[in-house]
Amino acid sequence: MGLRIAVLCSGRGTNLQAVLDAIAQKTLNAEIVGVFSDKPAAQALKRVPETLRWSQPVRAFETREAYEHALTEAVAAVRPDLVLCAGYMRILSSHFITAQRGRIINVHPSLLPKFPGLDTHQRALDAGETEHGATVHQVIPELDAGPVLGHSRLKIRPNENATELAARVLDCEHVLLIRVLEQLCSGTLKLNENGAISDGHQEFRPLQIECGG
Ligand SMILES: Nc1nc2c(c(=O)[nH]1)N[C@@H](CN(C=O)c1ccc(C(=O)N[C@@H](CCC(=O)O)C(=O)O)cc1)CN2
Ligand SMILES: NCC(=O)N[C@@H]1O[C@H](COP(=O)([O-])[O-])[C@@H](O)[C@H]1O
Repeated sequence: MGLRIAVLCSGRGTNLQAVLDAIAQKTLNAEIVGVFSDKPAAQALKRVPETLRWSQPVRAFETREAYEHALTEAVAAVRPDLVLCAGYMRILSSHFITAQRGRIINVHPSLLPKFPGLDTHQRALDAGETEHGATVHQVIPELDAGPVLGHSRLKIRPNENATELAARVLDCEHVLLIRVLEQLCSGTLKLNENGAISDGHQEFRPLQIECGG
């Protein structure tokens, strides 16, 4: 049945949908084994059958640590080969990352290491960037600082605002994510527990995609 992918989401789930579509089109030899969210109302959850959904609001737990432990147990129970953060808006604890060490990747809406964190598009515009895009990277405890697996780049258009830019970057994310997942499903890209990554070459080179003018 291919690569077992657990997906963590907090919102719309368009990256999740891109993966579901690629699986349906047999572009990816993979299966979604669970969708996990900190937001029970997340639209992303509605994209998969109820049997694959797990969602608990953090406020349902006495502490954030208790939430993180519940999430860790729920994800471990589906035995994923890969954990994909696709619009998951929580900083994962070291407990969770240790439990899934080396198997967690994230889609980030900027060209890391530029603009880690939130509000990336406005920050790129405010900084006068002419180029922007998306990154898929391995997740480590330090926020948005893990090894880069791929970049997808676009040129910022004159007078473009953050909303318009975000929409174009989102399309870039979808393309980049599927390309990286293709590499992982085919085995040309392997994730290593030590954070090291190889793609069969002497020195790993992150995927670089141009995704729009
Ligand atoms: N330990 C890590 N956790 C996560 C990483 C990571 O690299 N290391 N990537 C993120 C995704 N992410 C950006 O791509 C991101 C998610 C959340 C935040 C953040 O500041 N969240 C706030 C609360 C947000 C809210 O109000 O719900 C927080 O957790 O306090 C920044 C960047 C996934 N997690
Ligand atoms: N720092 C995390 C972060 O900002 N993630 C971003 O949230 C959006 C989720 O969209 P989606 O729910 O439609 O996939 C995407 O743009 C993703 O890069």
